[in-house]
Amino acid sequence: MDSEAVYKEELVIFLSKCLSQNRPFYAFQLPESEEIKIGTQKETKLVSYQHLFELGGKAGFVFAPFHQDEKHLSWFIRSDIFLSEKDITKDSLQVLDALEYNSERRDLNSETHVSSQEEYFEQIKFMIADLQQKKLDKVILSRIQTIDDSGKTNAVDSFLKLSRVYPSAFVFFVVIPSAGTWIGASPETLLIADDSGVKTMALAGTQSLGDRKMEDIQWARKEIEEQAYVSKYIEQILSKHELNSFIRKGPETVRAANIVHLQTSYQLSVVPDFQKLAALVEDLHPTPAVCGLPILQAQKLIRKQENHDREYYAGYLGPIAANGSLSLFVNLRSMKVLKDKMALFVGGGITADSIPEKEWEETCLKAQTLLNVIRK
Ligand SMILES: C=C(O[C@H]1C=CC=C(C(=O)O)[C@@H]1O)C(=O)O
Repeated sequence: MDSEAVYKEELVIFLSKCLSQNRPFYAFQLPESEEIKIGTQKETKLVSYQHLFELGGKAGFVFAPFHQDEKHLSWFIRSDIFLSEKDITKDSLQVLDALEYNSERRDLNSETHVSSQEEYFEQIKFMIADLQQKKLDKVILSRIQTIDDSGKTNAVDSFLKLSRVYPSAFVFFVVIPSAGTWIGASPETLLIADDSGVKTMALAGTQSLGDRKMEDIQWARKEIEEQAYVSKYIEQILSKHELNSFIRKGPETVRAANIVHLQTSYQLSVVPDFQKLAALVEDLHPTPAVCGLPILQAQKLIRKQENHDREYYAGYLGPIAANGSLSLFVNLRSMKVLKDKMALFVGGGITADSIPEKEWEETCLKAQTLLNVIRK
């Protein structure tokens, strides 16, 4: 067995132990890093936060819902133990064994609303009518697709497979007993900030890559306009925070697994303090890639039309450091592990020109990002 395989084996044991101890923990792989990091708190009681700035000076992992309310709190897992996969040894496993077992019930509630195709078409038609009347420019309609999983899909295995297959995504595995077990491979950066500056992006438009080359991808007017709304919005937010001096790259075609998106990336060389970054995060979330524009009208329409609870799908998550650095991503291409199934959350941007059948297909493609890997 080579040394890498040894580390991997201990990584699997570490993650499996966290899971069996019902311990709040997180594991992630940053885009292009090819290195898994894991963190957990010694005490099992977690703190929730109302506003991100409350976490200034702390190191840990944030997990925020699409819409924060009494049912869905924004959670923070402190990094009392924080390890890179290469540093996990037998000793790390013993440290875990010495910690208390968490008797808090894990949210494995299997009651999720799965939309039928008919229901989804009805919802889209209603949305298109509002979009054509120019009540709003864009709205995201999402749905849940479940796959039966009576022990066939192991959560640890799914996460590790995703981390290997999608090195350019933010691959995550988060267990918070009251919020559930979430696994995903997100293509969307909400905000990354470190000593070198700040990065964010405007992401929209989806097509299957198929066997085409990236340079052969063409975008229709609907997608170009949809992505332009998102860029305009991100620039307005940056300007509101007096972050006007940025390098803009794109819109360009980027790959996310089996699909491609249109993306404009923004890079700033300033390093705002954590309080300012926290305020920026709260303005960026929810992005028009998961909610719509204008935000308030889109939120209202989503509440009216969607029959499921988005919970933490379309929320944000990621590590924050005590020095104020953070790497936050949008909770997309993700699934919640339920008692005997996995609930995959998928959505897409609807505009006045949307064709319901094509939008349905797009959500199926997005579900394939996960299915292609976990079903293997
Ligand atoms: C809402 C999702 O994707 C968003 C991100 C990129 C492209 C999207 C689109 O083309 O509609 C969505 O806005 C999802 O994957 O559930």
